[in-house]
Amino acid sequence: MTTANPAVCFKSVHFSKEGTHILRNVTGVFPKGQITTVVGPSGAGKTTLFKLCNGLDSPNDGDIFIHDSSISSYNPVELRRNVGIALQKATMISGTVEKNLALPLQLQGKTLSDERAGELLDIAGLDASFLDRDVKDLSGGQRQKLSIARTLVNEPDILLLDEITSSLDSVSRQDVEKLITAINQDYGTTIAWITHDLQQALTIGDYTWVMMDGEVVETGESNFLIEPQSERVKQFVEGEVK
Ligand SMILES: Nc1ncnc2c1ncn2[C@@H]1O[C@H](COP(=O)(O)OP(=O)(O)OP(=O)(O)O)[C@@H](O)[C@H]1O
Repeated sequence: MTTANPAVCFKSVHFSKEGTHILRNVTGVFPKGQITTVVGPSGAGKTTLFKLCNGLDSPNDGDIFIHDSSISSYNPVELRRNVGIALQKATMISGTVEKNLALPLQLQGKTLSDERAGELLDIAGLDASFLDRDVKDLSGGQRQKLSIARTLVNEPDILLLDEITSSLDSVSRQDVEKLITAINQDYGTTIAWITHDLQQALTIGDYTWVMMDGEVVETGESNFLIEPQSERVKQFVEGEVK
């Protein structure tokens, strides 16, 4: 495992909103080509961290480097082409799977070929026959796979996943875990994955961040979760901090 040449590097990042400090002095990396899992109690600032990487918000102080270039040097379209984000509640527009899949390109004035649409569904583990289905008829797991396929339309080399399996049953969860692992291995995509499931953080992650109260408390190869150095992280892992 190497943390040199990271895909994403945070340097002393501060972020506050409406007078509240949400992120304080966040420094750390998402190693290139690895899966980083991000855990921590509710309200720790995990989602906010991802929003900063995707340009949905900007740091008040410090900087974020995406492939060694400051995030401020990317224009929004370029940034979203590099950094894809999938959320727990995938937002869909009413209509077919194909219409939803084509959305990221449509927003750039481009079209998605049927062939490419079929390929993307195939990567996400959905049959091409799903293209004509109405999204309202999809199961939770199928919807999440479509959301991941849609994120892949731009072929991002960094993929941010925010609690994408927390509302799924265990079979669908395992399916999505396999899918993400395959995307990481087949395309070398750097993954950062927020999860509340510590077991998932440990088994899926190569590298892990523990965040609390807007700070990064401990980072390292994921198996540090078995025996954390920090007393606060120990308490969190043992379930004493919710
Ligand atoms: N737009 C906002 N204005 C003010 N406070 C905000 C805003 N967005 C988030 N916060 C606050 O920032 C803190 C961090 O929120 P965030 O959603 O990043 O945490 P989280 O670790 O992802 O939590 P969870 O695990 O519950 O999703 C919370 O206290 C939240 O209330």
